[in-house]
Amino acid sequence: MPDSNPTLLPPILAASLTVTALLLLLLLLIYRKKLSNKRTTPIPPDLIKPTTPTPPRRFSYSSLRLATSSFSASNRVGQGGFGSVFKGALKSGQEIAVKVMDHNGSLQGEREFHNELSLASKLDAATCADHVVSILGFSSDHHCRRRYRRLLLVYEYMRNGSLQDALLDKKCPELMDWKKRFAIAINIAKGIQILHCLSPPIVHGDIKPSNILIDAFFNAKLADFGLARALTEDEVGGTVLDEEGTKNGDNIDNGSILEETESVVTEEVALNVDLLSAEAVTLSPDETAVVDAPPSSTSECCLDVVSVDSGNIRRGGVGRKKSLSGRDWWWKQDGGGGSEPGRVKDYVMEWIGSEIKKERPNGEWNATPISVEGNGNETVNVKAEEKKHRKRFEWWGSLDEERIQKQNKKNRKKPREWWKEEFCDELAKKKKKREVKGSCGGEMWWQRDEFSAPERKKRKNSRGSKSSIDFWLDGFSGEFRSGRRNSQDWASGEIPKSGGISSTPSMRGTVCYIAPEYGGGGNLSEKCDVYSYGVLLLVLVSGRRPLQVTASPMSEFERANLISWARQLARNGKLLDLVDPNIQSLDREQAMLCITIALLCLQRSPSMRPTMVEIVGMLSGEADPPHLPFEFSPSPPSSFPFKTRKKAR
Ligand SMILES: Nc1ncnc2c1ncn2[C@@H]1O[C@H](COP(=O)(O)OP(=O)(O)OP(=O)(O)O)[C@@H](O)[C@H]1O
Repeated sequence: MPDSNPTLLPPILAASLTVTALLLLLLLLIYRKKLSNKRTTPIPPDLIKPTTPTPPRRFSYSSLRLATSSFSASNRVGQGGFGSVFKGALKSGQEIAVKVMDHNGSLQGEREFHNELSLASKLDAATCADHVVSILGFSSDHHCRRRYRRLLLVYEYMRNGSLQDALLDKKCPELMDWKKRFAIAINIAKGIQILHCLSPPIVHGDIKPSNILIDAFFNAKLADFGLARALTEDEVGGTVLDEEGTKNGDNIDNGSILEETESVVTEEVALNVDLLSAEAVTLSPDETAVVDAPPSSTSECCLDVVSVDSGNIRRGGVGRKKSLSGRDWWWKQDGGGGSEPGRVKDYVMEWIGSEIKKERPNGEWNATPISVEGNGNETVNVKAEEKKHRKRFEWWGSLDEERIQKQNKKNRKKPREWWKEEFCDELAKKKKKREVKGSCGGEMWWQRDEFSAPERKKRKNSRGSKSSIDFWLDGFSGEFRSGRRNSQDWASGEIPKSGGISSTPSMRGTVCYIAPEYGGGGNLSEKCDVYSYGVLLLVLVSGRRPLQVTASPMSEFERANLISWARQLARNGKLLDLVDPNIQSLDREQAMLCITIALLCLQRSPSMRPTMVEIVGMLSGEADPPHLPFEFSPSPPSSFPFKTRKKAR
């Protein structure tokens, strides 16, 4: 081997050193450039893709306080059922929303907190980030002075707030563009579809506009998983989706209709009063459910029951002055818009009164004798008392409160107690009767869809059996039930939830949006979300709340209940009347598609409702356009001339 030339060694060494130094210099320059870039031009928060660590990151309370400027009022962006939501920014510059759970140690609040967290760790950020608001972290430090923990949830910040705010309250001009609304409808459907296709499927359980948040680019995402639940294997059985997304193992239901002798409303009331009595049991003696006055018919009771579910069962004593009185939530739901609640109320009250009188000409209320404990521990025969004073008690609208008080005092009973108990008894009987009927027919009341054509004809001829009140309240079966306190939504048609009252996890959802079978005590399934999505679609297309009274004319009153109005329009072949008149660049075909899908989702029988996979297919044009459910087909049956939207595959 030749000896290496010693004269070549120094230049080779020098050259390699120079190359190494140059490389190091280059690396240093690149690093510095990156660093300076970071300092001078911060990346817009919207472009920072939130990553969802699993499990979500733990924040200290003090760091979140710092991020939100001590939870300052100017940073408060919303109020939910369990506390306020504040805007904040992390040190990295990322904008966040911090939900401060105002749970005061309540079980329901804690349950929702843990529920959200545990579900967040089940959601894969990669698949869900575009359709579900990401949970970035949480804080659960001990409160320094109290016994409970401070529970805070940290989310990605959604610039345009909730769909409720943007569409119904602020009426964002962007949402007056049909394209945006349709895109939002698809976004939401895809979000729910993703949840339903997880293994195990997750049911959101509270789909409504205030739980849909909108980002800076008007993309809609699902939020608030406080009531969501992963289905167990047994629960999935009913609606397993195969690869095509079609139903598999779903009970075939031809939508047969049982002979109906009682109105849907009567049945709803029965269930809700059962709930009321169940809840009342859990209240301590001085925690009284406020129910305004003795009802003399099921229809009026319905309003009272609503009021109970709407947050008027309060802790800490009686007195209706502080909160909205029993029936008043309903009238205050649409405070804005120049409506005149007083006049509307009078008008509707008068009308309901006349309907009730029509139904029960003698003001008869078939009560059964029952005995109840009075204040003095003696037993009072309510039937006898009621009989004695019946003449004085016309229907509740004309009750003389003073007289009732006097009478109650005389009977040494709790104020306004006797009628309630008698009423509950009456309804319990009705419920029993219904159960027997249900078990014979093999179908629950809530499964009955709209009547078949011959059935409708039969009922048309015997109108007397179903009053216009029934018609008007149609579509709200089981919906007067909820599991949580509500947000500021007195004015939204969404009934406040009774947080802290019920600790039953099965009681969940929001009035008007909850599926009737679930509100009626049935099982939670993906189809509950489908129902709620149907209501939401109607709200999106019409740009109004599901329950809204804005003016006194009868025509307005008929439209107050969005669901029954949509059904009525479908029967008359006038579906497009439902569309928000403020919408610009309306695509009539897409609007018809949305309403048709909504009506399919709103079928009472869960198995008749489409799956979310099918809905996404229809909305995106991948699947054939749907037909209206048979019962809504105007006669002669005609469907909207959809151009075939099915894409060539
Ligand atoms: N990530 C977020 N980004 C921006 N705003 C938000 C965010 N989360 C919530 N908000 C705002 O705070 C409001 C309250 O939200 P929250 O989820 O606490 O209650 P909610 O869903 O309206 O009511 P409830 O708790 O009764 O279901 C929302 O309506 C929205 O305006």
